[in-house]
Amino acid sequence: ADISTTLAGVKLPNLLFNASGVCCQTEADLKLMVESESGSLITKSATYEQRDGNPSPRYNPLPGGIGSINSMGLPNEGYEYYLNYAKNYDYSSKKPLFISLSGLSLADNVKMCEAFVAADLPCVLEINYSCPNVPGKPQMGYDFEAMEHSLSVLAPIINKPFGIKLPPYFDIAHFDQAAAVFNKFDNLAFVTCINSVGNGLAIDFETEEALIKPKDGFGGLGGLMILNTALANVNAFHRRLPGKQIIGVGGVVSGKEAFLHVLAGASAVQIGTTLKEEGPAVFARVAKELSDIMIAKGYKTLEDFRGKVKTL
Ligand SMILES: CC(C)(C)CCc1c(C(=O)O)[nH]c(=O)[nH]c1=O
Repeated sequence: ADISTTLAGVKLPNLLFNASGVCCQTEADLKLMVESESGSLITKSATYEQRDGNPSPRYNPLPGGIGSINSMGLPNEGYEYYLNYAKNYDYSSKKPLFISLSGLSLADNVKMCEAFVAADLPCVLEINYSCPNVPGKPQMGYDFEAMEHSLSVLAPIINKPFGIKLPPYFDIAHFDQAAAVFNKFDNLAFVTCINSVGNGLAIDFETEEALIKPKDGFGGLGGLMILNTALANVNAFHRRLPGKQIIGVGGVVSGKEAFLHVLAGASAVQIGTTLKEEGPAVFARVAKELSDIMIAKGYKTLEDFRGKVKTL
């Protein structure tokens, strides 16, 4: 079956790629993504300066395949590394390149966006709004006023289709408020839902220890356990953002969850925890599983069922 898609005006040979943060920090990581059966690839969220990130252990899978917890602390090579990668990328290849930016301040995001715009490259920007805000205030994605102000500055600078990575929302009023902000920006072409579910705590029963070192063991949750929250966020914004697209991410362990993300409204699907645990071979597996599901159900393309979840 045809699992290709178009996102922000660029064609992806298939709808699957990595979630920013997984298999994408170094050129060696990104080479694995280019060589994989993914339809695209996105870089680790870049900050203005290089960052080592938090002390390890800072990522851990959870027992029983239910998911993962991480508090990486934005380790990355600094934005110029990814700008250079984007300058050298082979855009004649079938795979479009996405770049994630996560400035620690609006000023940093402005400087990074201006540098990418000046380079005038075909890559697509995804701004990470799970990025920190002023200390003591909630993350940007949960500060609607700050997020609107940030977008009012960045959207005109970027001046072409771009997207934003969002934390999960859990309140209908928040879906409404967030969508009201996003609908103000015509070149905000897509939203990527969801980032990890923030500040979970994983404890080892035997040792009675937290699984990760940073933040007293508090970290973002990913994997199968966040699937239903992810599907809700994908569908909530699919319903509320006419003319915009949704990238679905969260809980994709097989073709079945990728299918559900498209049914909820996703135009592309990213994989995080399962990619971290299984490696880049996951893309060939999930692509085949999704294609087989579509054939079994009589669907030829993603448009045949995108957003067509039935309510009772
Ligand atoms: C959580 C932040 C460090 C503020 C942003 C980077 C990030 C991280 C990270 O680098 O810890 N982990 C996630 O699951 N999602 C993210 O967006």
